[in-house]
Amino acid sequence: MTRDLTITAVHLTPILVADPPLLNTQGVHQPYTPRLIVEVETADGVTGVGETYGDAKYLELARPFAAKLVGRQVSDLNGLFTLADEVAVDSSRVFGQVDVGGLRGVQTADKLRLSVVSGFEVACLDALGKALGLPVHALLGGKVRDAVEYSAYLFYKWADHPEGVASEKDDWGAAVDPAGVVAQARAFTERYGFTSFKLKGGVFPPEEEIAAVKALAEAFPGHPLRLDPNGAWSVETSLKVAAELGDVLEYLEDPALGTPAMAEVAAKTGVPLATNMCVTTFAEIQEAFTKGAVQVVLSDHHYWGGLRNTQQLAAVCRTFGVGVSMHSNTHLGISLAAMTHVAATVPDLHHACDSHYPWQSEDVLTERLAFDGGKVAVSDAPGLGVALDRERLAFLHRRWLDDDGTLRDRDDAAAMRVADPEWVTPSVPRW
Ligand SMILES: O=C([O-])C(=O)C[C@H](O)[C@@H](O)C(=O)[O-]
Ligand SMILES: [Mg+2]
Repeated sequence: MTRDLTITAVHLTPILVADPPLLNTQGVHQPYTPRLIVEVETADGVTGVGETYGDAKYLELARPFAAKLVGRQVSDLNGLFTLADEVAVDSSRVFGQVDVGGLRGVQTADKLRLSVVSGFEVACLDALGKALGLPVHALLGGKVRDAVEYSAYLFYKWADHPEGVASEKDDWGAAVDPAGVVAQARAFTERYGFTSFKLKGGVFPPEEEIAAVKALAEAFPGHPLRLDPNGAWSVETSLKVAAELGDVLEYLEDPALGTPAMAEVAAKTGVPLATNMCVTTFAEIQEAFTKGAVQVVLSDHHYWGGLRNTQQLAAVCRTFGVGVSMHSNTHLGISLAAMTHVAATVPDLHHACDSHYPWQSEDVLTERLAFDGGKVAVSDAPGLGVALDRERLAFLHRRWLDDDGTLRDRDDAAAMRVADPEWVTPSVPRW
């Protein structure tokens, strides 16, 4: 039977999803965070879904991209990059922007464009898989494991968003000291079975975060532990932390900001360094690998440009003897499904991936993905194996429509200023 894989319609739905008051070095998460849900429809009536960052600058690129996609084949995945180049030329206003810093590494125009491509790539793979009756992992060459391991992503956290801020209540409570972090880790193991732990650092002075990791090591002896201050430390502080925690850390994630500083740290410690900040594009690989700055690259399939680019990154890492795993950002089930499919195809995945998903109480799926023993089972259903809940999607889109614009761009520093009007994004290194 021949199929008509021509894309006949593309729908973009920006949404705001509830996010707890998670702390990081820049501030605190807003009560709602923007995401973009992408749907592509084929002439045969098959629909594929994708998800990516939903801030205004991504939307500005996604809209002309979506318009150009109609009439193309859902199987033309390489063509998505050519199309992105065309949109880049048309949207030079947005592409002219380069914003240094931030928790996603340097926000280059290239990375914005690739993050947009990823949402469409995943939607096209989902539609193609459904049309062919094949799971996404099969379209990527086939799974090499049946379940993908994730780590618990621990955050320092307030019990509530600041007073007067409309938000959804969560049941995690506060975690602002070692006892709170250990209690949060226990809740993660009880609810989801995670066996490895990542603590988001850069929030409190390093001694307090060292104490929290030591408390975790005592509570969970032998379990893999990571600490990630998002580049908040000087080289000297990074080395001090590495010396204190060397015995218990699986790796230290982005202790210092940028490849030269990471290389300096790496040269003087045996603790492996991981990054989702200094190697975030193919162009950044050569310098970092040549200087031995990182031992593990954490892909975010969104800003690497999708699932096939993530496989290419894994191949480059393998060539250079550098480990690969995945980090995440606030995301929903479509992205978790996409991460799980691609992670299932990467042969040498030796570190549990990390996911924010347990922090997201809301989703756009009829059925949430489940962690069992800290793992997500790799779906063999056609496409991603997920189904959109249209009512939920409409509800979360309504929230985006009703927002006066303040939450449509994630701004952790602005959210922190609600609690502390004097707050400014700390300069790095902070300690
Ligand atoms: O591993 C990381 O660097 C992240 O997960 C970045 C995120 O933005 C995280 O810091 C957060 O959600 O606050
Ligand atoms: Mg990180």
